[in-house]
Amino acid sequence: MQRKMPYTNPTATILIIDDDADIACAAQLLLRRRFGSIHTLTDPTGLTHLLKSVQPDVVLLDLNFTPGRIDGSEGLALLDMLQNQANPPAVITMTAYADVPLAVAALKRGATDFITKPWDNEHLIATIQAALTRRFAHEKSKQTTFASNHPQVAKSGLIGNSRAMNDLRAMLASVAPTSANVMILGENGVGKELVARAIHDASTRAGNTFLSVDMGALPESTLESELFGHRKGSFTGAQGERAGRFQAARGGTLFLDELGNMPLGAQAKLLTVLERREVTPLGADQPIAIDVRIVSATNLDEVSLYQPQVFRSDLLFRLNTIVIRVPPLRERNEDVPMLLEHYLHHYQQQYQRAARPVSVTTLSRLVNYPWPGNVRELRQACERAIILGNNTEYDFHDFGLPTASTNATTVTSTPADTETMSVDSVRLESLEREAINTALASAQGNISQASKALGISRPALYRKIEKHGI
Ligand SMILES: Nc1ncnc2c1ncn2[C@@H]1O[C@H](COP(=O)(O)OP(=O)(O)OP(=O)(O)O)[C@@H](O)[C@H]1O
Repeated sequence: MQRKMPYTNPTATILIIDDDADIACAAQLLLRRRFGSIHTLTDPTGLTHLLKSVQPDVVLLDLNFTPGRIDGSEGLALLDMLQNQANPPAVITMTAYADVPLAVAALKRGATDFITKPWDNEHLIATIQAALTRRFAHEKSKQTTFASNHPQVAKSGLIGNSRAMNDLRAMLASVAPTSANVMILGENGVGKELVARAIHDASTRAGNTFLSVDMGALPESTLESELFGHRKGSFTGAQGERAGRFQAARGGTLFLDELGNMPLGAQAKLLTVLERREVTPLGADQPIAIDVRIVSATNLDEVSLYQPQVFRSDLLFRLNTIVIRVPPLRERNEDVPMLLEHYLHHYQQQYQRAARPVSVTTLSRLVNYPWPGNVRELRQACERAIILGNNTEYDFHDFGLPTASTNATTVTSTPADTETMSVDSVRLESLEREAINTALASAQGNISQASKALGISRPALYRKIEKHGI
């Protein structure tokens, strides 16, 4: 049975840019009853002219136009042009399944999301809606505070006030109340499980169970019994009847963690369950209907995830109705002071230690440290600093972090560095500004070189330049 399409947005303007008129027309027909106005463009040279009269909220962008060109350079140039607009639209790139690396390159360059052709209608609409939510959240956040609008998500325990974290919260607030399956992507320790719990807590299922399953840790031989349950005597050792995780999470949320480690055979079984929305416990004659929302997570990068030998595309499309990407901490390092403050306070309480200040030099080194283990690494470093540090202020070495990789940024030392302070965002802002100016000056304005020297991504550097008005 076809599921009901949950989203509509009568005020949104969507632009579809694809040289294949059939594809542009198919997308237009699908979207016109759900979004305000839909425009198509089959010749990208007409974009500049079109943008004089049309202000799209979302652009669906093909990446190759000239026959024979497959490097995506034409689409990426259009992406740059769209981003240079005064009020840039969210851009969702459209690629063939085999071109996922290209789509990932576009994400790094500022695209909001991507879809593969041929698309799944429900997925396309949900992707556009998610992009709209994020875009409108930016405008709204200028007028009102987030917490007063979304108390459940504000309570999620997700610390950080960077643009990335605010976007994430806005997306959670809009996605959580729906029943859409969500896939969370991000490196180890970025907070994927925290995000999954926040989705559950802000959903209509919050009163029921949130059950987490580590898919990588379940051996294939016991996976069916663990997930779907078994009847007594259905295999050697099945001494009693056992409900599987799908049944245990009834009415609630099942969090499938480490999805990328799931063996292909197990993926086929999971697909059948999701398609039929029922499980048959081992040894049972009758299937049991299931009512769970699936939230999944993986630390695999998207290029690997889209490899058919790693993950079945049919299962992927069942799970990724909404994709949430949690950026690594090094790309939102303005969150570091707030996280430090939170976890230092947490462990001071736990170990009953007195509060101590963090020196400016230490703080700037911590902010510029690349945090390969993300927030989990920061949390553990805070615990070490509480246990090991015994000076009047926290010193960088107290955090037990490797020193060789901490010098991604050279922050100009000033006499003020010898002062101490509690974690003070105003001072931090000026240190950050100074570091960016220094990096830009030595890279002679070359953004790529400057971002490399600072150890952050190009989009992160652009955001910071915008923030500081540099
Ligand atoms: N934004 C955040 N604010 C506060 N704490 C956070 C945040 N993100 C992560 N953490 C903390 O960092 C630790 C790791 O988070 P979590 O387990 O959710 O990460 P993960 O991405 O699921 O990791 P993995 O991929 O290794 O399973 C947890 O202790 C969590 O509470």
